[in-house]
Amino acid sequence: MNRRLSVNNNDASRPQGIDKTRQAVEQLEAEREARRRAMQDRKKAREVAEKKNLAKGNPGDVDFIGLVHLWRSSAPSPQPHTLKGSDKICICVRKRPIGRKEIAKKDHDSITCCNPEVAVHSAKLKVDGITKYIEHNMFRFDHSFAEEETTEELYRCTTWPLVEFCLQGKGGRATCFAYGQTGSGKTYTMNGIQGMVAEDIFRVLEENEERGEGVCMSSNTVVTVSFFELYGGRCQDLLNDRHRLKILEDGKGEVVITGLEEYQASDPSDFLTLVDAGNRNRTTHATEANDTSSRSHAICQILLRSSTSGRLRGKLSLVDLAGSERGSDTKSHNRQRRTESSEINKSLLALKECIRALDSNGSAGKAHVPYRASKLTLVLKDCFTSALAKTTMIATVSPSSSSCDHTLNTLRYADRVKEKKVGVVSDAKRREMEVEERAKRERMRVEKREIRQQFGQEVEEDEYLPPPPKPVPRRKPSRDSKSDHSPPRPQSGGENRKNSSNSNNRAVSKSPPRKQERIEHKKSRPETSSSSSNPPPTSKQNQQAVDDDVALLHASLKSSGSAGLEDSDAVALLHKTVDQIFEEEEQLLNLHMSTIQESAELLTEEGKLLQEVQGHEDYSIDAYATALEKIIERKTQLISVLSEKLNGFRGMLKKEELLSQRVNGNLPSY
Ligand SMILES: Nc1ncnc2c1ncn2[C@@H]1O[C@H](COP(=O)(O)OP(=O)(O)OP(=O)(O)O)[C@@H](O)[C@H]1O
Repeated sequence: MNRRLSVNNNDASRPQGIDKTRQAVEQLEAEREARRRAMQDRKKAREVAEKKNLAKGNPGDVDFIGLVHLWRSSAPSPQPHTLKGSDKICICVRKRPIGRKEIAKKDHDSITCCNPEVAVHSAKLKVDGITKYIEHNMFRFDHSFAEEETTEELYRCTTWPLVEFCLQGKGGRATCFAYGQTGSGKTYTMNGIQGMVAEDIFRVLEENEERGEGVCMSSNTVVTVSFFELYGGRCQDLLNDRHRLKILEDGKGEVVITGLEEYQASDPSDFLTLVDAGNRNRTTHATEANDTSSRSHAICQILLRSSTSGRLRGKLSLVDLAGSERGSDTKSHNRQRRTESSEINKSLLALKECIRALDSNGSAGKAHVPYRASKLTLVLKDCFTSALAKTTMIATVSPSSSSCDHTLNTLRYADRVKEKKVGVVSDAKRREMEVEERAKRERMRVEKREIRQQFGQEVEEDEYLPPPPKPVPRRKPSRDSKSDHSPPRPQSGGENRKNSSNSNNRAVSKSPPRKQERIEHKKSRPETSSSSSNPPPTSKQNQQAVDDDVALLHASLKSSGSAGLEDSDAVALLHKTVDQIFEEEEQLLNLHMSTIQESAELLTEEGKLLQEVQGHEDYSIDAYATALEKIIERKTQLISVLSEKLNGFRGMLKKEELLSQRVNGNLPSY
């Protein structure tokens, strides 16, 4: 009975259970339907948004654009720009409007400027590979200028205070830099600024004249302009047919650019004619990022001088820096573009350190200004070391989403320029840094030794002692450098005969084996470094040193893959090599030129000799043979010196190639 009852009970509960299940299924279906409808609504909304974006000329990814809009809807509103006249350094950011090319590439605007802040919205995908999200990076500067703000607004807040400072007539040195990725708007901004500077300088001088005040800054002040560029280690006058200039430091430590022309401008139109001519003469090339990328640092100097004494009363330097590039952008570049980029990046690093040191001076004592670290900082030495110096840096950024990484690099660079004060490192931190540095040197020493031993090269103990800090060598005047590298001329008289017989001996005897040369070179190395009276290394020794370096580099890359050299060491070595290439290139060109000139002279001599022989019946065949022998000997000497130099140069190019591959993480396969 009981059993039956329980069966009945079960029977009674069955329809109830079915109902519940049915309800649950219906609920699920309703939810699925709601989701489907929501998805359709979202799809429709997405299509509508996409159409709207397209109508606004914005074909980029609709989801990312939506996420950026969402962020902007709750972003802080931009603050009005306020002048910070007393600051030694002003750092600001300018965002340019999105370009047609970027729109065609379906890029979207990924930068928001809400003065003084800037946000970079980097588009990302989650690990599932489909969920989109945005990473927002915020920066704060003295000013940030959105795309709709004009160059005039930017000028009023950033460059006008510099103009005013120079016009005080106290010898102030002011510098305005435009820094940023190629194609981000540096030249556009700088050109606008140049026009406004021209107007303002002459207007203020005229007003002072009318008011009869500011005796020193009125009609007795002349405005002169010089304009030069630094391109691939060369300094060229943009107002004088790109004439090559020498950068020298005189006995008082003043940097002098020899041969640089200064032109007087008597009104804004004169001034702009000069500046336009300079801008037209700049070195440009097509890069991956910009069809007409300025590959040089252009420095336009406006000097305010006393018309009577010529004394400098103020100097404003407007510097349009070459476009910054990352290592990965230079992967497909040829050697020239690569060495250019390396030189540019080196000078930008040096510039950052110099401005940082300028910022720290006055507050934390005198910080060391490493202005000798690049030609750019060397020519601007007084802008960093003068007690009356002011600097503005305008970091220009492109708004496109594909440039986000570049933009982050630019903003981080600008951020670090005015970061913590240099020189306020605690003692403990300094000690820690010293220990680290010592350990790093020791590691390199051991690694070098192991590699040399592995490749059967001799090891000299003192070679591995940490090198003493070297003073940066000063550039010699051109005459010196030319004479240094001209092939030695045979001397006259008995001396000459003696020399030539020596060289004859050398010519007949077999050249010593390579290994022997190497040992000789090594032995001579400590002597040359320890005694200043010893002759400098010959070009053969230099070449051997380069060959050794290349072999070492090969071995280092081969033995330990990418870990062979530390990143920072490889970059430092690359920068050093590029510097050497520029120096060597100039020496090679000079040597080639002098070889051609001397060869031409020898050819004339040879012609004369032949004429003499052919014109006289009673000529001395002995005299003819001796003279001809001398000419041939000299020709051989010229060619051998030139080809030695060329080989050394080639070795250096090879070294650069290997280092570039190493730095760009593009190791050669062995
Ligand atoms: N603020 C701006 N408003 C409108 N157009 C701009 C602005 N800034 C730059 N552009 C345009 O963007 C393009 C690239 O600018 P520009 O040549 O000044 O870049 P750059 O940073 O000097 O490049 P590079 O370093 O390669 O020489 C130009 O066509 C320029 O007219």
